[in-house]
Amino acid sequence: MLQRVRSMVITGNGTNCEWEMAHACRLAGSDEVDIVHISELLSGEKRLDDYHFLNLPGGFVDGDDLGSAKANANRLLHVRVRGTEERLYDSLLRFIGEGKLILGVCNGFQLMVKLGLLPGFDGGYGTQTVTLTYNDSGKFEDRWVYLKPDAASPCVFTLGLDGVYLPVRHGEGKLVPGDKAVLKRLHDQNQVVFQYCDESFQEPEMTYPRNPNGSTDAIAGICNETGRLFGLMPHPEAYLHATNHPRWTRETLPEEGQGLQIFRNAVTFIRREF
Ligand SMILES: NC(=O)CC[C@H](N)C(=O)O
Repeated sequence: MLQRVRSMVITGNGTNCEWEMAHACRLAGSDEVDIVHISELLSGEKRLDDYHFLNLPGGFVDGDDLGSAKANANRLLHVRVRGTEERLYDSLLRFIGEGKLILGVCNGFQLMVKLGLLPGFDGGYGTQTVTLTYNDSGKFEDRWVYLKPDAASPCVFTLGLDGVYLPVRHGEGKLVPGDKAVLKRLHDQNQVVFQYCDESFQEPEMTYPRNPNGSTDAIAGICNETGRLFGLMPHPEAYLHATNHPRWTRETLPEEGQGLQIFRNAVTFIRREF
């Protein structure tokens, strides 16, 4: 039983959800939560090895140049940590190899996909097999969506969750698999964690605006085969308290927002496993 769960939220170059993500980690019971600038990682001042839970927040890193998160993926893949031969990507692989958890939200999800960390079939990280691209609407979508979790998914973050209601805010959220075999495998292995759905959380929803971006098979979030890496377009850190809900003055809601359970599941899992 781990005494001190340590979480890192990476910031810099245009992230904008790091404070909410850090707040979520604290509310979820993480004993230490650090917002770390990517340059502190590249300079070697901070090390991923010292943490258990990595959070990749949303934002507009590098101004979405080359497509969301693409330039940042190249930074992680190719820039060496000062004074070493190691890339941040190498420390990420070690982190994953140790069974630690990574949560990527929106821009963070785009980063995981473009780094080839998700879906990561057969642990083959580094090969990109799906992408997140421009919304079918041709514009930035800022709205709340209904999400249906797959109860059979190995995802450790969504354990015990039923339907959830969370906001999206993105221009490039349409998930497109590289080919049909990739899509089939995602479904067969229950790596499709969340699908956009109707208000009763029953049926996946293919049409706009319930499916805000035209995502293939209404896919909103996926995990890797171990369920320890999870990425999603909606923002769980943006619904931590009833007052985050768009209708909180008109509806009676539980005080806790539905997004918090995702972080609590992560912290609980780490405390038990390490
Ligand atoms: N909120 C976000 O993280 C947005 C991600 C990205 N900048 C997009 O527009 O798709």
